[in-house]
Amino acid sequence: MTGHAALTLPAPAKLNRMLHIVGKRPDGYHELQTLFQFLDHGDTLHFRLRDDDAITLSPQIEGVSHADNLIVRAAHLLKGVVDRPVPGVEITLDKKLPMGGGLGGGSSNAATTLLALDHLWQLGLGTDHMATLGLTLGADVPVFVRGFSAWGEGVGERLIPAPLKTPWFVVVHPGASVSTAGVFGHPQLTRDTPLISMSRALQGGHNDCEAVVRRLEPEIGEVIDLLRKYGPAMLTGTGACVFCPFESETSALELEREILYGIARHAYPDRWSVFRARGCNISPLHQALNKLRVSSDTGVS
Ligand SMILES: C[C@@](CO)(OP(=O)(O)O)[C@H](O)COP(=O)(O)OP(=O)(O)OC[C@H]1O[C@@H](n2ccc(N)nc2=O)[C@H](O)[C@@H]1O
Ligand SMILES: Nc1ncnc2c1ncn2[C@@H]1O[C@H](COP(=O)(O)OP(=O)(O)O)[C@@H](O)[C@H]1O
Repeated sequence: MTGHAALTLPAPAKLNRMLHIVGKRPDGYHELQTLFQFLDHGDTLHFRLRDDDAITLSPQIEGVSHADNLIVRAAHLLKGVVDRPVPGVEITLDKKLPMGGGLGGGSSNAATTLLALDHLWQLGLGTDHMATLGLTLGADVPVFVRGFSAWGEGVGERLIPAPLKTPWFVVVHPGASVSTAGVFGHPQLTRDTPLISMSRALQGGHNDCEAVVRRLEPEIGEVIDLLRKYGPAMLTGTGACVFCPFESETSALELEREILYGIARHAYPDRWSVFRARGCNISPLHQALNKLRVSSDTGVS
């Protein structure tokens, strides 16, 4: 019964493996050069078509109104470009990603909603169209719509596939939060890092937001310093999360356990949280959608 077709899809996290700020546009947005990579860790969204035309979301996110939620905004945005009536949808969010953590959770939720409803409403809009629509919701939405690890330029909307290594990561959220607008609006932000090529960036880069984030939230700097004892740790996006890459899951697990142990015996603040995840060059969302296409082509589910 199409009226109750349902779909469950992941909304993964992203990391900015480096983030250079190379200029400022007349509209105030900053021009970036960044390497985006996905993690096999994130939120999960469940979609079920309804008999009426309502778009519902549960549970609500504390501090974000229904209308402002990027999931609801993405659903309405898509509905607005369709020239025929579409059924409503009941959406359930299983939130794992910290908000405002630089992991792109909100943008990822929006991208998953666009792709899920394109599928359930049988729109066939195409990736380019959905990436363009997604950019109106947030600078990070296009990379989640496209679903490949990428070298991003502009505000992150000019994307080309980037062949990144796929290490394991330990990701620490220090509890503190920093606003993206606050970092980009900071007078001391470096905005003139020279342009580099993707191949140069693949050999290593830095995050231009780090100095300002350290000033705004010194505790985030403490987490960066702590993780740098174990590897080339870096801030993702405008923070607050800090990640450290490892070649093996075992090494990542050791550090994850050490931090969990430190939190348990109050060596580190109990507002910190930590997880480990594997980097992936094809987004878990796209891996799931590809499986869905294969099973509907072959009749295997
Ligand atoms: C910096 C990045 C890097 O991946 O990550 P996050 O730390 O936010 O995850 C993103 O580009 C963030 O994208 P997103 O979180 O979607 O930002 P938006 O909501 O579009 O922008 C929030 C505000 O930040 C400022 N902003 C954002 C992006 C940018 N390239 N230049 C800016 O100056 C603008 O003032 C904007 O109003
Ligand atoms: N579905 C959503 N999930 C997370 N944040 C959302 C969502 N909808 C709106 N937001 C807003 O977007 C902001 C940025 O969230 P998020 O994408 O998680 O962080 P970041 O941009 O730092 O990676 C949040 O602080 C919140 O106010």
